[in-house]
Amino acid sequence: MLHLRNLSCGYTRRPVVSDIELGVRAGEFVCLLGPNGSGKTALLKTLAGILPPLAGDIRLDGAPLAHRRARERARLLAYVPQAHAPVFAFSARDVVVMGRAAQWPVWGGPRSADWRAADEALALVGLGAFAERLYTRISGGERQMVLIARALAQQARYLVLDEPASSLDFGNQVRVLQTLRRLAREGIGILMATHHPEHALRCATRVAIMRGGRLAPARAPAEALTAEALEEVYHVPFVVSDLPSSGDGAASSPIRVCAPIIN
Ligand SMILES: Nc1ncnc2c1ncn2[C@@H]1O[C@H](COP(=O)(O)OP(=O)(O)OP(=O)(O)O)[C@@H](O)[C@H]1O
Repeated sequence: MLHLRNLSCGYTRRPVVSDIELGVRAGEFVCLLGPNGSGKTALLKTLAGILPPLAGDIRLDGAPLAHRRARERARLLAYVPQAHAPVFAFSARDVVVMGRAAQWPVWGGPRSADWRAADEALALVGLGAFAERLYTRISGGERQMVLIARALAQQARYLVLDEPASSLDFGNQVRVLQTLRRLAREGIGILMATHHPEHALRCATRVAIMRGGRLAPARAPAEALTAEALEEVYHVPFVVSDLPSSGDGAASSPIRVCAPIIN
């Protein structure tokens, strides 16, 4: 379990979000929603070890994350950043294999098992043909897919993703969400920030909403994502409705959809 207790996060010594209480269990898919600037990235960067916690603690399977060595942390938790400015002209495959750095020998580079994992991860996000393309010469959406592949190659037990679908076309959004859902079913714990309530309705086991410097307790998607709640968060009118399921059989449940009302 990834357990955040009384956690405060921020970029300076002043917290942008305080007193966070959240648990993400193995196999859970928790979506984090909130308006621009509410502190979602600050929280995820704190989990990734990029920002220090300003108060409280982060525990993984009962032990404080801060007490674990970098290599051990990398085996436990992988992070997909929101945006990544490329610096060096590595190939996509090189970038993905770097996700395996915690598995390399201390004094060595990637071994054949690491390259195999990198190739599998690239194939999983449909980027097999991009392996040798330079990371500096692919589109923003393709780079985002490479970063997702890098995190998948890491084969960590928890995945923390910052708006992974923000630059992706509709098909890739769905493919990435399907992959994440499958990973959650296989026992990976997922915490994903998103600006798409629709994605949270489709994928999340629980939804937590951040705003005003606080994180509301995570709840079931249908409870957290009502029209009233969405209107309160985004200050625009929403409609939330149930469509009959397209699946067969009496057991198939309706599909809940939500959309902003644009006049
Ligand atoms: N590098 C920084 N230094 C200082 N303050 C920052 C920095 N980056 C962001 N902030 C501020 O911290 C607050 C939280 O920003 P953060 O990026 O964590 O929010 P967010 O919920 O992820 O936003 P978005 O949905 O726009 O990505 C905002 O007020 C923002 O202006």
